[in-house]
Amino acid sequence: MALKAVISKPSSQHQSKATGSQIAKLNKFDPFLLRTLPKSANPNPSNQNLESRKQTTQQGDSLELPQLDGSASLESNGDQEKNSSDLNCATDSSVSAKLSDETDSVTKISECAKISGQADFLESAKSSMCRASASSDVSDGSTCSSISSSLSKPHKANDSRWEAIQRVRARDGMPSLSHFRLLKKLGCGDIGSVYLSELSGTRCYFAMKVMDKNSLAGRKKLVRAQTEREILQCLDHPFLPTLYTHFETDKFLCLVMEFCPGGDLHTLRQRQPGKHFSEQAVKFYVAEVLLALEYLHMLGIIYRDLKPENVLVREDGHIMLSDFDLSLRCSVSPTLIKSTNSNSDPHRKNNPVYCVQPACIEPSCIQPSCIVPTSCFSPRFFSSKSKKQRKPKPEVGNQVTPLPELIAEPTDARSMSFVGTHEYLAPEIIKGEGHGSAVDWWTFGIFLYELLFGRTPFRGSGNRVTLFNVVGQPLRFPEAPSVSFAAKDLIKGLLVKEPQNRLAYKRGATEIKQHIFFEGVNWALIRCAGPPEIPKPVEIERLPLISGASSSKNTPPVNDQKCADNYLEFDFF
Ligand SMILES: Nc1ncnc2c1ncn2[C@@H]1O[C@H](COP(=O)(O)OP(=O)(O)OP(=O)(O)O)[C@@H](O)[C@H]1O
Repeated sequence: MALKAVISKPSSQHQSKATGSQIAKLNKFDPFLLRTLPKSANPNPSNQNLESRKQTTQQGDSLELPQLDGSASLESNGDQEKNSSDLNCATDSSVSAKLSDETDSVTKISECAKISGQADFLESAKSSMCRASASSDVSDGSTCSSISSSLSKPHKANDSRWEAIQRVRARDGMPSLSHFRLLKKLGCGDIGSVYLSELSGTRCYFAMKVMDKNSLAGRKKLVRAQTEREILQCLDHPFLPTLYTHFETDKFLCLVMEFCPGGDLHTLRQRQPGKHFSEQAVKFYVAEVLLALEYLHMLGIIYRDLKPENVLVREDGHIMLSDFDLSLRCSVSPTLIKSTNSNSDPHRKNNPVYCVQPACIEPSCIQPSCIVPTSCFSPRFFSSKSKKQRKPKPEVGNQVTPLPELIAEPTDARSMSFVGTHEYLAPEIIKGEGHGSAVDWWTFGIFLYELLFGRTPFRGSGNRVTLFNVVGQPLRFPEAPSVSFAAKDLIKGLLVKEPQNRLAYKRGATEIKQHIFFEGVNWALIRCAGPPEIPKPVEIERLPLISGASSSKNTPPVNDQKCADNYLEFDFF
């Protein structure tokens, strides 16, 4: 079957991306890979600069605004989207006919099929100096999940931004571009540009991802944009983005999300001494990412693009996993399993005061006093028990009935897509063998390694070498910085080349959470643990606003050299 892959061709400044020619060359050199790697028809390899990386917030960039087209109509139904500064916009009836939040996911899929557009690229955006994700836009062989797309987000009940959006919704119907002031370009990626935006007159700030429909259609990326929106719509988790609203004009698809002023973990890592985080900080960040991945897997979503660039830092220093356009949806049956032998797993720690035990859910931990550095990030005990009572007897470990475990791993998912970022690609993706949820645990291992050591383990002098290394080179650890045995042991468990033998292959995040590296982590209350670093507040009023930010006459986004890329297409098989 000829599968069409769309692979970006980086400019000379750009960081690694998978090109068809690189993979074709790999095929020629390795008889084993020849059987499995995708074939490329493209003869045009690119120079890669492995040192350069994504710059997230490009302060001082010249900023361009999407056109606020007063006569814009929604192509899906032809309804007029009014342009007015007094916040008049679509009527309630048209809203419900458009992308109503009350519709189910099936309806949304069909709505997205209506999106049309075939013109030139206005923006082929991938950040410059970016370690970019590559993807093949092929249909995955896995079953599509029945994600519930309810937009009632119980965790947002007291969120002023959520309330502000709901007020607009109640007053004007579906929020539109005219309700927002785009203040600053925060970054751009493969399918869109992200702007810091204010819901006009509210001082409520958001990150608005603006995607050009014609550009998406021309590059066959409408499905990716649709996937991202559908996934965002069903998320309600402290470490995942809140989609406050979404809308479209005749030209643009817009997603309105929480703004993360702390930048991304890649940028933050560069600022650390030695360009790597302390082990304690790493434990915090990867623990939060693990919970986010666990939640995604529970919903039948395989993330597939974990890398520090996609882990953003919120206002409060906690993380937000972003960017779902490469994610795969599949079926999953979360199951509660009562284990009979909690000590059968060699990676599992054997500690009677481990934090998944009820004793760790200390009531005082939900008090405000909890919000101090690491207060919820160390072993916790019943405060009512004396030290003597807490002291474990030698045989206690074997007598305690293990708690039931929730297994939410979409183990049956299979995809043939070539997606990800070179240094983070799992061997089974490179070999084209078909992959499932275990790719997220591989990338989790690479992510952990990079945060601890300041570099990824298989990076070569170019992308081709990197791919070879991922498949064939054994895992090695540098001598410096010094990293604990527990961290290395976890990485070893995750970076097993055969997915079937990889940690978490069967039981997902549950297995990883029980690893000794996470000893002392109070999983239920990480969200109230003190983060390693809290970003400085952004003085929005002082930001150099982009021209036209306060008016309704904005200019459309055009090719931004810092984000622009060329895209190559090749056949996989
Ligand atoms: N919520 C946010 N808050 C702050 N900045 C953000 C936010 N979301 C995205 N950004 C910035 O915008 C950039 C592009 O966003 P994003 O990665 O979602 O775009 P994309 O087109 O999906 O990219 P990719 O090529 O990785 O798929 C990010 O690298 C980040 O710098």
